[in-house]
Amino acid sequence: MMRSTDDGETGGDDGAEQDPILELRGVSKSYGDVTALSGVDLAVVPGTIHALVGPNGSGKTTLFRIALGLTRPSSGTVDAPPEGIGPGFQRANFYRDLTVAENLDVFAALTGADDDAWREEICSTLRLDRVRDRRAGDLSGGFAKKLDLALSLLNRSPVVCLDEPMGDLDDVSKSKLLDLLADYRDEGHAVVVSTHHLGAFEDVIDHLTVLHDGEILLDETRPAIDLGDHDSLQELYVSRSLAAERDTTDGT
Ligand SMILES: Nc1ncnc2c1ncn2[C@@H]1O[C@H](COP(=O)(O)OP(=O)(O)OP(=O)(O)O)[C@@H](O)[C@H]1O
Repeated sequence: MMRSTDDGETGGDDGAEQDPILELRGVSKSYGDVTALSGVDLAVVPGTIHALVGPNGSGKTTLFRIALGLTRPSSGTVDAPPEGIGPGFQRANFYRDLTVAENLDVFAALTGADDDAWREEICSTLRLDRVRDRRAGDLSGGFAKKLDLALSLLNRSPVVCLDEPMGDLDDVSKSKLLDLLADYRDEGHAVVVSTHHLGAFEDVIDHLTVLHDGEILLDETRPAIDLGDHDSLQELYVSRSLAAERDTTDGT
């Protein structure tokens, strides 16, 4: 297990510039009069944990859905790996009438996931083995989230996009999940997390993208991120977002 260190060093590769595994260029999306995204460029590099944050309604879910191919952008392009992206949904997504084990079997068959040792590791890390025969629709909120996470990681996609992965997880599970994601990153995969709990990911983040009103407000890689007077990425994000909000209000 290796998490980022305080100075931003990661356990990934030697830091050499790599080609993105997932890239959005000039992506915009409108729903009628509502502009959800406007000219967004995003490059996700292998071997990184890439955090995507922004206030409610800033466009995070729309961006995820476009990256996953679930929503068509109004304009712009998406380059995603041919193997696909491991999708982790804000609200857990699986077959409610199947058991946990059956869901894992079905998703493994659908995605060609055949690494039983990895499956065991995910299930024991997330303590899913204790509910393996439970109907998925009867799971508690936290275990439902864990099953969704397990399914998104199961086939070891080169990039996983996890929408609010900490949702409903207890503190022990959060810590274990962070270690699992850091290991996944250190093996060379890319992990994109959209979250309202940036502080929980502070130690493992390699790249921070902040959205505001559908536009990129900040997009930087550690260790180059300039915290200025702030003690944490969380503080930097809140301060930048508040400033952007003031600018928007003053301008109207
Ligand atoms: N299907 C839709 N139809 C109409 N408007 C939509 C649709 N999906 C999203 N929007 C609008 O697009 C904007 C961005 O929404 P989105 O869900 O992407 O934001 P978000 O950053 O994920 O928000 P939250 O943090 O609250 O989950 C919002 O104004 C939202 O109301």
